[in-house]
Amino acid sequence: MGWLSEGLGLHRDALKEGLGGETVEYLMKIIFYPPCPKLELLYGAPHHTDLNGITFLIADEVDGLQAYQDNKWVDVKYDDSSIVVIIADQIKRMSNGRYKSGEHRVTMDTVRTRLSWPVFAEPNLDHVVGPLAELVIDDAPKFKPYVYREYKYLKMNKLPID
Ligand SMILES: O=C(O)CCC(=O)C(=O)O
Ligand SMILES: [Fe+2]
Repeated sequence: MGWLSEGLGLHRDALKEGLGGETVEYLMKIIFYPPCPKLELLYGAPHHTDLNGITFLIADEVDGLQAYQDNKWVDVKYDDSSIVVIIADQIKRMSNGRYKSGEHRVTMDTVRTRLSWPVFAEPNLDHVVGPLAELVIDDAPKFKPYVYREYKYLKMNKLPID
């Protein structure tokens, strides 16, 4: 997040502070995708952006994660020395849209089980996240600030956000 903050011309801690500093919570999920013989029937995870701040993901060697890039879905290839980093909604909002949140989905495998271990860095539920003050001096804010609890509720229930 330090590099991402510097990429916005801000000090290294700007995005972490915007996300709530030491109150940021790290939620690890362990996701089990059983084999699916009929791939056309379902996705392991339909296309989405993550609602938190930033996601760090480790998965096993069964591919499945795809990122939407240049108007097409691209496989995120397994690499045993890499962690996948996904910019999520709250970084998009804090950056006033200068960073996008990465659209992704998960396809199933017809014969193999897949496991993944994403860690979601997310604001505390009572923390308010919105465009960082330094980024809306010259530019109009593109997003309204939300208490994270409310943002999460709206997104999880597919209700209008902006
Ligand atoms: O299992 C994966 O590779 C990604 C899971 C995911 O996108 C999510 O839980 O938000
Ligand atoms: Fe995701």
